[in-house]
Amino acid sequence: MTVEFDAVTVTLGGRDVVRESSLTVESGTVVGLVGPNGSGKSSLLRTLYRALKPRRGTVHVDGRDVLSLSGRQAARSVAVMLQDPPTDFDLTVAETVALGRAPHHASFGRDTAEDLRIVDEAMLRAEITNLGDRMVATLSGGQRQRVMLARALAQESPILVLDEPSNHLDIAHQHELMSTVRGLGRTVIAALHDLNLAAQYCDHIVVLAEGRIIASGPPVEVLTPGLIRTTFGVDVRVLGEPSDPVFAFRPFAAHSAPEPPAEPSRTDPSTEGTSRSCATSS
Ligand SMILES: Nc1ncnc2c1ncn2[C@@H]1O[C@H](COP(=O)(O)OP(=O)(O)OP(=O)(O)O)[C@@H](O)[C@H]1O
Repeated sequence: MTVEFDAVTVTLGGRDVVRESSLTVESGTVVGLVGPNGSGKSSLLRTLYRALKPRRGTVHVDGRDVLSLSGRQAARSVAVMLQDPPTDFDLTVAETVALGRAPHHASFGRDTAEDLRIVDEAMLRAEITNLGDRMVATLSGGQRQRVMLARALAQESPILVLDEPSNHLDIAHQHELMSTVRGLGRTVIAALHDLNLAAQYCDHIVVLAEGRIIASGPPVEVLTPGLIRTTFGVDVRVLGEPSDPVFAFRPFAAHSAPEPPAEPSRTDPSTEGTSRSCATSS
């Protein structure tokens, strides 16, 4: 399923937090939205899953305005995994993942054997099979996030929205998650802070700054040291192959560190030792 944001403007608290943003996401591609805090990534994504209504512009899924879909149609088209999974679930892990099947049921419909198979498979993929009977509220942040991934997978919607999905995940599960969603063959739009994950797993990167899309294209073309410096305000060194870059970041402050103290006077016995040890280590 394709997704089309057309000149979307979102206004919150009297301010345009997304401005005239247009983006077409081809079916089956993995798109990473990156940008500094507050640049509008979540707000843009929220227009896709109808948590926000654009003040201007439209969002289409396979040619249909998302605002024209019924709740059930929308949930069958778009599944969402949010950056801070709720903690107030009074449900077990298995029950929570099974909620992903709700859009496929008639009202008050019961889970079929096929639903249960899909739920089991989603839990297996998210590596939470062993947590099935645990109450969600008792889980760690990362475990809860994996439950939300499983629920989104069980929903089997052709479009998957991930809002900072690796927030609470350890490094292995961050890669596991991105590799899992990449392998689904679905259309994925993910807001990501980790530029290395974005470069490694996304087909296409979209950079937002102050509510505007300022760059869009394949990772190697978009995530250049110059763009990273100006957009994120950090220095970056690119390691690895140009076609498979790994970024090492440093704050600008590293270059503007205060000058080292002046060489202490040799006649001052209280500082003589300090001076020597500095000289040795430099
Ligand atoms: N309910 C709200 N009322 C007013 N302003 C809001 C509201 N929600 C978000 N904002 C503002 O909208 C701007 C964009 O926020 P958004 O969450 O979309 O950014 P983001 O790029 O996802 O940020 P982050 O990387 O920190 O998650 C921010 O300046 C934020 O303070």
